[in-house]
Parts: sequence; C-alpha cells; structure tokens
Amino acid sequence: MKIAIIAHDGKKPEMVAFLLKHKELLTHVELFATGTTGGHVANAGLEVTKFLSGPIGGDAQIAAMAATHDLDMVIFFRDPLDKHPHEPDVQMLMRICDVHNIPIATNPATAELLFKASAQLNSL
Ligand SMILES: O=C(CO)COP(=O)(O)O
Repeated sequence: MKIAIIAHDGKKPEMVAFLLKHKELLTHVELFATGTTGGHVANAGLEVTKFLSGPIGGDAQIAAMAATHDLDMVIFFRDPLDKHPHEPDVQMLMRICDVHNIPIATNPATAELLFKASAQLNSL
C-alpha cells in the first residue's frame, strides 16, 4: 500500500505523532511525503520517499501519483489557521483525489478512522 503524507508547518508534530502511534501498521506501507514533512518523518526514524517541498511543487508531485492511481491514500494535515502561498496546489491535490476517488484525510480524527478501517480490511 502506498500512502502520501503531507503536513503544513503547524501540523508537522501531529503528523509525526500520528505515524509513530501507528508504526506497527506501517510495516507494509510505502510512505511518500512532501519535502519538509518527509524530513521530520525521517528524523523520527521512519522510512519515507521525499518529494519536493510543498510550496515548490511537492503537492503537485503527489497529485500526479493520485492521478495515475499510483497511490492508495493521502493523509494531509492542513493548517486552516495559516496562509499558504501555494493554496492553488493544495486545492488541486484535493480535487485530483476526488476525481480519482483516492481516500484523503485532512485531520487526525479522519486519518485515524481511515487507518482503522484499512487495518480491518487487512490492506494496511
Ligand atoms: O506545504 C505543504 C503542503 O501544502 C507541505 O510541504 P512541506 O512538507 O515541504 O512543508
């Protein structure tokens, strides 16, 4: 299973905590991340393939994977209280996930449910 993880700056600690909490479930998961998020996740000891940083195209790279069905899930902890110069890319990624019916969680509560459901279906 391939999962993309992305977190805006204010949400990076939550992303790392979420992944560490579910470390055992990640054994058979290939993680892909935007650059800075990936750096934080790698520093926490998890294996991850890093793309460009979000503002310079990382979201677009993940959207390309979603568009070609090379991705099973997106966990994107967005920070709704901050401004993002690349908001069009963020919208594009979410739109592409909807176009191609790729599950996307934008907060930890939803990500938790997605992980639990996937584990029950034995796809994690
Ligand atoms: O900005 C982001 C997503 O829109 C995240 O990018 P980074 O992981 O490079 O900070």
